[in-house]
Amino acid sequence: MVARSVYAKITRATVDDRQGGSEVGPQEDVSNDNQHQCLSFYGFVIENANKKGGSLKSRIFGDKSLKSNKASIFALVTESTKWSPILKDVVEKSGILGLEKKLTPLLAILLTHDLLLSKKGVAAHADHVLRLAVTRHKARLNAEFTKIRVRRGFATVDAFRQHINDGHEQNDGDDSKEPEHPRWARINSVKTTLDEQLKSTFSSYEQKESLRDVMRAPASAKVLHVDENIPDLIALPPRADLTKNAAYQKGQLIIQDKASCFPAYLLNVQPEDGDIIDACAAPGNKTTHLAALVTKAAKARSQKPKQHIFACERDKERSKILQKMIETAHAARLITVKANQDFTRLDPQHAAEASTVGALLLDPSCSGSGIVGRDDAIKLVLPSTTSSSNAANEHTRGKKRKRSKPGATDDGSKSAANTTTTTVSVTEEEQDDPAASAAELQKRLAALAAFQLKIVTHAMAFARARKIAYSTCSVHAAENEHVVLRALASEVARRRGWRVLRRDEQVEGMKRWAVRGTREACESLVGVECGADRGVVAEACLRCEKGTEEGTMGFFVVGFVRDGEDGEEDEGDDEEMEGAAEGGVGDPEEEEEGDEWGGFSD
Ligand SMILES: C[S@@+](CC[C@H](N)C(=O)[O-])C[C@H]1O[C@@H](n2cnc3c(N)ncnc32)[C@H](O)[C@@H]1O
Repeated sequence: MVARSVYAKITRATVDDRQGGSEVGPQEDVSNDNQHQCLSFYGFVIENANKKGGSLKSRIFGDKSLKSNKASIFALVTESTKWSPILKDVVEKSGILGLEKKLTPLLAILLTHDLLLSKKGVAAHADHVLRLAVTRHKARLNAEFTKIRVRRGFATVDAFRQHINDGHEQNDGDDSKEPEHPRWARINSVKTTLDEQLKSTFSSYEQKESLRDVMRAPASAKVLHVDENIPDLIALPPRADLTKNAAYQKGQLIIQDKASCFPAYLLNVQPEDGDIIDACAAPGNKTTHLAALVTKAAKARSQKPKQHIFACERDKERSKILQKMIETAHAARLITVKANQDFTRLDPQHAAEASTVGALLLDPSCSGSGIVGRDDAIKLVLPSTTSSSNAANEHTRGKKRKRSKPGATDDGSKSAANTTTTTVSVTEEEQDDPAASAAELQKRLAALAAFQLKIVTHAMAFARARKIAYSTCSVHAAENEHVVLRALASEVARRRGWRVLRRDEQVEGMKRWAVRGTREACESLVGVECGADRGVVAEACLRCEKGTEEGTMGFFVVGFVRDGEDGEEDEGDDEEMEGAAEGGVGDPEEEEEGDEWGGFSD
């Protein structure tokens, strides 16, 4: 029933788009056929027909009505979009949009992709109306595709495929443009070591001194860079596909942005710190990083890890993802998932964990304004419906053209980007809405900041806590430096002696990181008496900027420490915290998936 309505939606859109015509397609076929649902769903999710927010991945994986294998659908959609700059030309030159009224530009791209490039062919019954709409033009489409391939200088389809997989078309083929985001992979020290991986998985890779060389390399290049700030982290070329890599599949490698590795490393947990709470844990990148750090340190002492990690996650579905990631990372022995657990409802004085936890990692929901368009973000290029259908003429004219260098376009330019193109960007995460007014943004940031402050002050109330790492993937001072200053000014911080972890006290890689909190941000918050030198606070904070040669997303992290006595809490604290929890300063992004999850990656 749902499949039928989804199909109806896209089919109706197909017709309405073109000429407001009547319903087409044998719906009874579709409701019985997952493949048809899959076919129709391509369009449904990419065009976001249901106007649901969130990334393409979250829309596909979050759609409960979808019966087909979601991973395959996601793979099919991304595969088609990689080819779309080429297929746009094929479709336009073949003229099929002028001949087949049931095809939209989007469907034409998806179906042509399957017809020409997918091993399994078009995912629909042999007599399905949409399948027929492309298969009857197979010879023409094939001929146009071959012409483009040969003109571009690719001797075989495989060579062309390699070029596409290297991401040249998605980068508009212009290598002089801004470098793309590298693929960061963390070596999971619960299972393996950097050395082992360099000698096995990456034995045929060339180690580059400069990250820059890796960031500009094609996806298939066997080059890597060992990071100088975060231990056991390597950078691979943008778009490098690790999903088929055996080490990745075995949980020995975890795809995680460099910036996202800062909090667990900055926390620098020592055996005497006792247990650890990850307060906002799903999908679990930082939780599993904590487990890796604890394991590595224990191995260095020739001991088994003694510390335990408690991973709180308020959301039910995300708790399941967290559990799965922990198992994949072989860290279940070290981590207890507190599923559906609102961290602010965990009693900081009397919960079972309160007596053993000395360190907390806080990575609450935020605006996500630092998130970069992923290298696997989808840029779908659609053909024009008004493009000439002179392809047939051109086809029969059989004009001979010179072969050109691999990667060149039909007109000899370097890419296909100079065409009249409709580009649909489908980013992996929700980010600040550029259309939102300044007032709307301020309101949203104020709500987020109140929630984040509540998380920090709640952590500061934990009986034996001595270390906290607080982070966001936001670029806004309101969620970053301002939360830090307000937290320092809070009653609990003052009473218990919390202060920032100064730069000179930080672990080596973090001390060396050059980009610190902004002084202006620290000085711009007036009327808050934090009892600390704001210059020192700014210097204690670490920021990562997106789109730079450092290859990170936008990120913020700070450490808090305290040196006072344990266990001097009075009952008043509990009441204060309870009051805060009930006062409605909840996570304003409750429905949002604005974090770094992308499968078992950052
Ligand atoms: C930014 S994400 C965390 C990403 C995670 N640290 C990682 O690196 O993989 C924030 C998470 O916190 C959860 N969350 C929000 N408020 C919470 C609360 N009060 N208690 C526990 N979890 C919460 C959200 O559901 C979301 O999964």
